[in-house]
Amino acid sequence: MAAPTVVLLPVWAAGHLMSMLDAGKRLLAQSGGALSLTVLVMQAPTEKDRSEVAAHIRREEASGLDIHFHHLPAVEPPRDYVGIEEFVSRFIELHADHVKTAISALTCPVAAVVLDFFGTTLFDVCRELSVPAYVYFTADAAFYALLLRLPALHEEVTVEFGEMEGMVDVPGLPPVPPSCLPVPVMDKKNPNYTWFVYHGRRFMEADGVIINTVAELEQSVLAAIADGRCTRGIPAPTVYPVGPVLSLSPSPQGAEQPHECVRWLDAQPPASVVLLCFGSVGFFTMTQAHEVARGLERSGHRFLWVLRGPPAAGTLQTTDANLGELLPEGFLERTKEKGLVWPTKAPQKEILAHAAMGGFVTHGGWNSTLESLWFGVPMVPWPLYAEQHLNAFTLVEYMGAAVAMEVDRKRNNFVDASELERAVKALMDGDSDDGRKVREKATEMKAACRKAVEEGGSSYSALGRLSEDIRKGAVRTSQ
Ligand SMILES: COc1cc(-c2[o+]c3cc(O)cc([O-])c3cc2O[C@@H]2O[C@H](CO)[C@H](O)[C@H](O)[C@H]2O)cc(OC)c1O
Ligand SMILES: O=c1ccn([C@@H]2O[C@H](COP(=O)(O)OP(=O)(O)O)[C@@H](O)[C@H]2O)c(=O)[nH]1
Repeated sequence: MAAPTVVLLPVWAAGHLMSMLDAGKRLLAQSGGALSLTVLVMQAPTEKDRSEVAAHIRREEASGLDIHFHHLPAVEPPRDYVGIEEFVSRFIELHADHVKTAISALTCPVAAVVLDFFGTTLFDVCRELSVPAYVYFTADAAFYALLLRLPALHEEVTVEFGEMEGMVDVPGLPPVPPSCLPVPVMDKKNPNYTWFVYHGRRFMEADGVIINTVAELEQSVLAAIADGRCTRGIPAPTVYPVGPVLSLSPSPQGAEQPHECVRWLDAQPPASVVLLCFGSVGFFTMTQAHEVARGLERSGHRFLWVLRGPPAAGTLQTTDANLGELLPEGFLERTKEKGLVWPTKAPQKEILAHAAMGGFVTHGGWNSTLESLWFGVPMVPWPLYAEQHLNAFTLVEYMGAAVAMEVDRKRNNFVDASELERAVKALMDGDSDDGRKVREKATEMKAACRKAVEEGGSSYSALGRLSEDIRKGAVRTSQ
């Protein structure tokens, strides 16, 4: 008989899709052939996303693992949405019937359904089919704790969070300044906020929540969740911290080897270069790019700056930057001995792994953060969107692996040249106390991350518990 299958329903965005697939593959390996994977693929809303998803699937299909991809019929995407959180949540909800039909048609027993954290509307389908439902949380436990706490916070804080007195209580974290809350939490009238409160409430229905974090990095937050302190004393679903889940597979075939950025790094002294890179969505205006250029030049440090241009209409993903338009006159010429500005997507993981890497100015997306910790690179967070302002707080105030930088949220997260210069010097100068502290912390966290995924480590063991719990729940859905 075919092995019971774990059904994954990933969101197409790279930071979500690859993370969930990699977690699924680890689960497969851990089960020693007792489980298989079925991935339900939603047709992504843009052509670019569709072709990226197709390329990922081709690579996975060539791997020979027991993974089956099932393409769901396309749905008409919502048109009247305000932001990505509303769009993704409603887009997934529109797939409910297709998901139900696809799962019902599976001929092998279904051990569990694993939903992206925007997909809690589909708990109803799982319940109708009597299939255990898990959530895969692609960000950290701190953000999960905040979402669990949000339905209660919504009642406790009667004004906008930006106008409240005092700090926000997220159990397990130091008091959180309201200015560090995720973007969708800052406007209670916005449907994106309503969706966050909704998901925060519905997480309580999960059979388990798999989080891409490491127990040793977020001990007190995980303890608070487990004790029901984020959920008014009501026990929250079991959490499985299985991270860091990183896609460390080699570069796709046909990619130039080694990449030009890596060849440039080969010529730099050890731990001398600061990387600046801002995820799939982060880009700068000319005014901001000029400030960054001035700040970097004045810092005197070597830099590798991945600078991206604004997204094409109707998409979120950045475009290649026009350096001639974005950068100040003469900047590239003046800094050619010390810096490289890269206008397209760069191989971030290979760069972070390089011995020349000394620090990382990052938007603080959770995948980038974990990659930086995995390679022991200390950070300066520059949050831009999504939950990144909370990640910045967590990294600086809770984990101590990053130097703080002042980001003006009221001016589209603007950072001026002098502040960037200060932060880069604090991170990179050999005699900086702040730099020494965050370097030590990043080295400690690198060791913790690596130990966690080894046999007997915390994430390895959590994956073992997850595999066992999932196998116990297998049910047959087909007639
Ligand atoms: C969670 O709320 C938001 C998520 C995103 C967002 O958008 C996005 C768009 C793409 O075209 C490709 C992506 O990969 C992508 C990813 C993405 O979410 C990121 O998820 C990561 C893992 O959870 C990580 O934590 C990052 O910080 C997220 O950015 C965008 C957004 O507003 C623009 C959100 O509010
Ligand atoms: O030029 C780039 C920009 C991003 N990334 C990768 O894209 C992912 C970004 O995920 P993250 O969660 O940090 O942010 P998101 O883009 O999802 O907001 C990470 O794996 C990065 O290594 C990359 O390889 N090159």
